[in-house]
Amino acid sequence: MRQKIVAGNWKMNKTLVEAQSLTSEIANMVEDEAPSDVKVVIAPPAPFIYAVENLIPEMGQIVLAGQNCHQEDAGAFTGEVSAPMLKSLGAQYVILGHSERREHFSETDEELAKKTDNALKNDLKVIFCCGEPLEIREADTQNEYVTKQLTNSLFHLTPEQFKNIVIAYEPIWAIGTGKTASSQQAQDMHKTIREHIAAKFGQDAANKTSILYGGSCKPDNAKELFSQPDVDGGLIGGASLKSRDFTDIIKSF
Ligand SMILES: O=C(CO)COP(=O)(O)O
Repeated sequence: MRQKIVAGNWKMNKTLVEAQSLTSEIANMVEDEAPSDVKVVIAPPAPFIYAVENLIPEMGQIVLAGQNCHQEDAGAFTGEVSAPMLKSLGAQYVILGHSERREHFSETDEELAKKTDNALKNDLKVIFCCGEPLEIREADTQNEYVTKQLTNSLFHLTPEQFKNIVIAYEPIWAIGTGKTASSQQAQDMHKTIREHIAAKFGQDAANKTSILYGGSCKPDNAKELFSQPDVDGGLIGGASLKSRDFTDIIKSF
């Protein structure tokens, strides 16, 4: 069985006090309401990870993630956050390759391959994002586009390393737009991604890889998305900033 995961990407939102309240609310609701077989990942802004870490139960269902890390362990990189730093704050995961990082910070597939190596070396699991812009979807070349992102950034890994990768498919045209992919569009792409992984790492590895959907995932569409055979959960943006909505999404399994 694949691990079901619902991850909240808070992006650049919240102040410290707001982040603490949201974490406490989520922790309480998850404890009371969430199915116990769903792993809940919270990715607050890096400055808040340490402060929210002691608000979640130890060894519990909720774990923390960074939203990005640098490809080097340390050095003269003003403003950057390293994988060892995230690890020391209590993070178990890091999100890499989000389309906002690719677009606004010009992150390339090659750079993301290095970031992935560094995150894994530092014992962080990677939620690796992929997804196509609207013009690629309109040209119906999304499968080639997304599989190339994965090949370029992840296919140098060993099968052992690949066990620590979670894929998040986030079509760019669905992020923050209110326009979600249909459950069929999500399923089709997730199946393509799984077949692509199987071709490189084998069917067993592909069967064990969690593939999350992201892009305007909300309480009212999560159930249908999560019921697709190759959709193993969600990477949630806007709706993860509201404890009720985020918990309702977790309960959609
Ligand atoms: O980018 C996302 C998660 O990483 C999705 O964002 P929204 O859920 O706000 O569309």
